[in-house]
Amino acid sequence: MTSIRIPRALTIAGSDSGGGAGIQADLKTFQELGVYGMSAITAITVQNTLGVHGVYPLPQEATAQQVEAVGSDLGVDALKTGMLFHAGIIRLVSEQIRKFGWEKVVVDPVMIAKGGAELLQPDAVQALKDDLFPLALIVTPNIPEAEALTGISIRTMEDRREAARHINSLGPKFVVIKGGHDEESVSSGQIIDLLFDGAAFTDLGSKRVQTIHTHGTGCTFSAAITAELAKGMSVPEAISNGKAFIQAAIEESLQLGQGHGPTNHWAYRRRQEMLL
Ligand SMILES: Nc1ncnc2c1ncn2[C@@H]1O[C@H](COP(=O)(O)OP(=O)(O)O)[C@@H](O)[C@H]1O
Ligand SMILES: Cc1ncc(COP(=O)(O)OP(=O)(O)O)c(N)n1
Repeated sequence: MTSIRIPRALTIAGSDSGGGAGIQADLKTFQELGVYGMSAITAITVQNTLGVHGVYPLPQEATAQQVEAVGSDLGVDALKTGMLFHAGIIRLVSEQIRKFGWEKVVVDPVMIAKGGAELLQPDAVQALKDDLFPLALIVTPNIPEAEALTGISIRTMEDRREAARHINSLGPKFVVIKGGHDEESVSSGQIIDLLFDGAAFTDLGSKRVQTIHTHGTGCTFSAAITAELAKGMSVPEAISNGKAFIQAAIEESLQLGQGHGPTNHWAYRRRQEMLL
C-alpha cells in the first residue's frame, strides 16, 4: 500500500477570538495551502475588529505540553511562532525546538497589536533574541518590531538594511523586514518587504491596497511561508508564495466587524483554482 505524505505545520501562538490573527489565521492559512495544521496555544486573547480587550496567558507548562504532544506523535515539518507573551514560554519553546531538532522555524516576533495592545512583555525581547533567534530559519519583523529588536530608528531603506544585518547577526539565516508600516508606501502606493539572506538584499515589492482591513496580515504572511516550507519549497519560493497569499487576502479582504476587519484566507486558493 502506498501512503501519501501529508505536510504538517505547527503554530505556537495566541488565540484571537475574532479569527483574523493568531492561531486562527495560522490554521486557516495552513489549510488553504494544503498543509495539516496543529497548534500550541500560549495565551487566549479577547479580540475583535475593534481591538484587544483582554489577554489571558496560559501556564507555560500548558504550552510546552501541547508542543510535546504534537511533536512526539504527529510530527512537524515546519513551525512558526507568533504571540509568545513572556520570557518563560520563549525559553521552554526554544528548548523543545532544540530537542526535536526542528530546522524549518519561522519566528514572527509579535510584540504589539495594531491597536496598541501588548502581546509580548518588554523584558521578553531579550529572550527572543538570545534563545529563539539562533534557532530560526526566518524572522519576519514589521518595522516597529525591527526597531525594538535593534535600537535602530528606521526611516529609510538603508536603515532597514542595517536593521536586517543586525537581526541576521543574532542567528536567523533569513530576515524579512515587512513594509506595511512604512509611511512612504502610502504616498508611493508600493509596499516593499526587504529580504536579507545573510549576503544579499532583495526588495519584494507589491501594490499597497487602500484598506483598513489588515488585521492579522503579519500572522497570515508568516503562516503562509511556514506552510510552503512544510511542503518542501525553498526559502525564496516560500517567501514569494507567502507574499502572493497575503496580497490576495488583503485585496479581497472581508467587510466584517466595525473596525479593522480580517483578511480573506481563501482568496489565494480561489485565484489558483480560476487558473486551472
Ligand atoms: N495595505 C497593504 N497592501 C498590501 N500589502 C500589505 C498591506 N499592509 C500590509 N501588507 C503586507 O502584509 C504583510 C504584513 O505586513 P505588516 O503590516 O508590515 O506586518 P504586521 O501585520 O506584522 O504589522 C507584508 O507582506 C506587507 O507587505
Ligand atoms: C493572538 C494574536 N496574535 C498576533 C496578533 C498580531 O497580529 P498581526 O498579524 O501583527 O496583526 P494586527 O493585530 O497587528 O492587525 C494579534 N493581533 N493577536
